[in-house]
Amino acid sequence: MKLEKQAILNALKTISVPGEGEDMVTSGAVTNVVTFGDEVIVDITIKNPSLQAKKKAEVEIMKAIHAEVHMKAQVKVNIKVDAPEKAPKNEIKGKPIPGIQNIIAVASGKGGVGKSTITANLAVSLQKMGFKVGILDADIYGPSIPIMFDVQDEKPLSVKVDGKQKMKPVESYGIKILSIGFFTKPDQAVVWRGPMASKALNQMIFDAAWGALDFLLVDLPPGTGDIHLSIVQAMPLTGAVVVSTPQKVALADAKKGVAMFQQDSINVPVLGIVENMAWFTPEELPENKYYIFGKEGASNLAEDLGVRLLAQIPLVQSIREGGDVGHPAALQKDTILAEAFETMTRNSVEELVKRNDSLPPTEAVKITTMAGCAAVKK
Ligand SMILES: Nc1ncnc2c1ncn2[C@@H]1O[C@H](COP(=O)(O)OP(=O)(O)OP(=O)(O)O)[C@@H](O)[C@H]1O
Repeated sequence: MKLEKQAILNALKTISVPGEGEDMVTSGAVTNVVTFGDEVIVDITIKNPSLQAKKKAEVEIMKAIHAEVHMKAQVKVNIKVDAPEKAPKNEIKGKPIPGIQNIIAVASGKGGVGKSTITANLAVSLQKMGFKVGILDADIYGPSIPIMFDVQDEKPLSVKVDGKQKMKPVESYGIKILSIGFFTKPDQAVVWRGPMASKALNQMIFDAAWGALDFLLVDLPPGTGDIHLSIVQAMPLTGAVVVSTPQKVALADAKKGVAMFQQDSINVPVLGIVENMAWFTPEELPENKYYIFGKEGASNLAEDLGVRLLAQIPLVQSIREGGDVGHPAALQKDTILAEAFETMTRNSVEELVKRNDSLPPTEAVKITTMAGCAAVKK
């Protein structure tokens, strides 16, 4: 019996390397075929280094030659592995959290600029777009997320997951919520120190039954002190959104906020700045804009710092009312406000996608779905 090289190649054209699509001759995986009497030697290079993949490739080749060329052919397969180079290590600090794809901090240099309001409405818009969302309210000075979602009287239950006792986040409008406020009495002044706050927050992240989340938003305490550094360093943050109002005193602090994330020991990408209370608009006269805190201060700051202005959100009575009664304004349907929050959210996701593309993908930085996010063409 004399085996023909072309007959062997034709047989190998009927199969592909497991997991590699094209047939193994066209794809270039087969690098050499030598025949000698009833013997044939096939050299092949595959990308998957696992033993199982090697074995499977070998068996497939033998089967194809026996079926298509000769039942009694003596087949020898030499397999070389050419695995793609390992991606460089991700810069994200801390352990990735199983099931949580992106953790975004919402920060402000100064108190009262609307950081929690922006967090709440960002969460609602993301949820409306089809993402699975959680909020971790880390504002140790004044946790307001429970009020903004009307769950201030609830307490997280304890559940067993894989034999371990875990905290079950409270749910409102489909958003999972844990707040430092659930563990302190409203009238009790708690003085947190950095390590204490980090420990409590770590428990709320790692010992909680969050389940699968596309986004976990972290509402940080206002400011840029030591305690913020401890909190920020304790979490594997994907990115940060900085909120500011347009007036000079707020902008100076927002600048410090951006700088905090950009310093070497933190190194968390800033997705952009949200200008809150950009102008005042009476709801019945939406065309009227009164620049009571100055005009475009945060837009100019964003430009100076080379970060994106994610949105300008007006000062509108119903935003405050929505916050007070636990019904975030972004829940409104087809209003200018809901639209403004949607734009803010789309821009934030767009920046996040860019950021995830420019850093090696890890479980901590991957997005699982772009459902509903029309602006993001991915
Ligand atoms: N765009 C807006 N229009 C109207 N009211 C707003 C707007 N943004 C925030 N507010 C209101 O301003 C108040 C402070 O907002 P919020 O609690 O979100 O600020 P914060 O920056 O999180 O404050 P803190 O310093 O306590 O963390 C709230 O009553 C909120 O409803």
